[in-house]
Amino acid sequence: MSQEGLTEAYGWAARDSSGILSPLHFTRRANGDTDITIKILYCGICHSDFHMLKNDHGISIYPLVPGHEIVGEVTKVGRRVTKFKVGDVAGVGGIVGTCGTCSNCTQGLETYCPKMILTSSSHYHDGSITYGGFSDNFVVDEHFAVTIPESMPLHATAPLLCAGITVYSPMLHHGLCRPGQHLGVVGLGGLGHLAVKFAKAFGMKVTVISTSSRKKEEAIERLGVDSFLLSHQQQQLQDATGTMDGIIDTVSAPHSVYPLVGLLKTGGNLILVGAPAASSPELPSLPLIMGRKSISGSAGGGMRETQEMIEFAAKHNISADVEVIPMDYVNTAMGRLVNNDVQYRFVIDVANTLDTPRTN
Ligand SMILES: NC(=O)c1ccc[n+]([C@@H]2O[C@H](COP(=O)([O-])OP(=O)(O)OC[C@H]3O[C@@H](n4cnc5c(N)ncnc54)[C@H](O)[C@@H]3O)[C@@H](O)[C@H]2O)c1
Ligand SMILES: [Zn+2]
Ligand SMILES: [Zn+2]
Repeated sequence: MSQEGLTEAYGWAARDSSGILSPLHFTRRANGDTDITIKILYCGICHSDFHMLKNDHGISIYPLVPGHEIVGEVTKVGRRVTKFKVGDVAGVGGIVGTCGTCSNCTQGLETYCPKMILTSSSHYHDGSITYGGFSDNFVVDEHFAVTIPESMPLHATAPLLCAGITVYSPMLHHGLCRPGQHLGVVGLGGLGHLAVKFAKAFGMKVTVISTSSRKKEEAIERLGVDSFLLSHQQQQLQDATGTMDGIIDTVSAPHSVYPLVGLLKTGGNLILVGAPAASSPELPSLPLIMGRKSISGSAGGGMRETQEMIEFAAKHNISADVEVIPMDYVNTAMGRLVNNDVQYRFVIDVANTLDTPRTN
């Protein structure tokens, strides 16, 4: 701790939209009465981290310490903290603050609060900048941390904090969680493979729609996907017309949604969770009208629902398929992430690979 009570921290940051990460000493706010401090053990790499590093959405603040799939050990608790004690394992996802009083907040829909504060690259209530989990520690209001059952594998649980809740929440909201229903999952990356796992745990039939034929065997044999459509094969799409109750689109690059709408049953919903830098150019009015279909979006999930998702995952042995990497591999990992060369999530072994902070 520094003299002002701020928390000294050390991590990896980008200085500009080149997105290149390198070590940085910085300070976090002091641990307040309702805050916990976490020693970070693992942090997943979400494609949103890449979008933020590159300022794809025009909201990035540099230096930028990414990382919002954080699992760690609680090292300090404020005097009004009730949910955690020192030594517990805590998880933090995409948001660390809200107004607490609007209709979204009071319904547990924190990610839709107009004053929502992101875990990284946002202005906190006190005006300080938020820095993410590519770092040794984290200070967070306990409301924005969830408890992690001890039985869960911590490295593979980290991605549930963003990727997991981002697909789980819209599935629950749209009632796409019942045995026998048919879910389409577009893009088999970090979010996509977890959508498959949750859908299979709900007893659904799952079809993956992908551009990459090399993912087919693994998807069917290991993830238990029921069928696999190549998005550029017109006949395959044609044959699947009108068969899906819902589709979760996790694609990180601009793409056409027109062919996807045709796959939905009457009343079906195409849920966009992928957040490309540029939006899809078309709105397919007639296909939507003729099938009473919807296209919707969804952002992460509220804190109550995130805790529920963790409990559900623990009960059904759901965790991410991960490649654990050292901190100094992050720049290479970012390059591989954009080239779709990861099955299916990079997770940084922060505690064991972030070198000891220098004193100067
Ligand atoms: N809505 C939210 O709250 C939320 C939360 C987390 C991530 N995201 C966004 O979701 C997207 C996916 O995140 P992720 O971490 O799963 O990424 P990822 O890189 O692990 O997966 C992206 C998938 O999209 C596929 N893809 C990429 N370009 C494509 C193209 N041109 N056509 C078809 N498929 C293509 C890739 O093969 C991969 O399967 C990103 O845009 C990310 O920012 C949104
Ligand atoms: Zn994310
Ligand atoms: Zn609010």
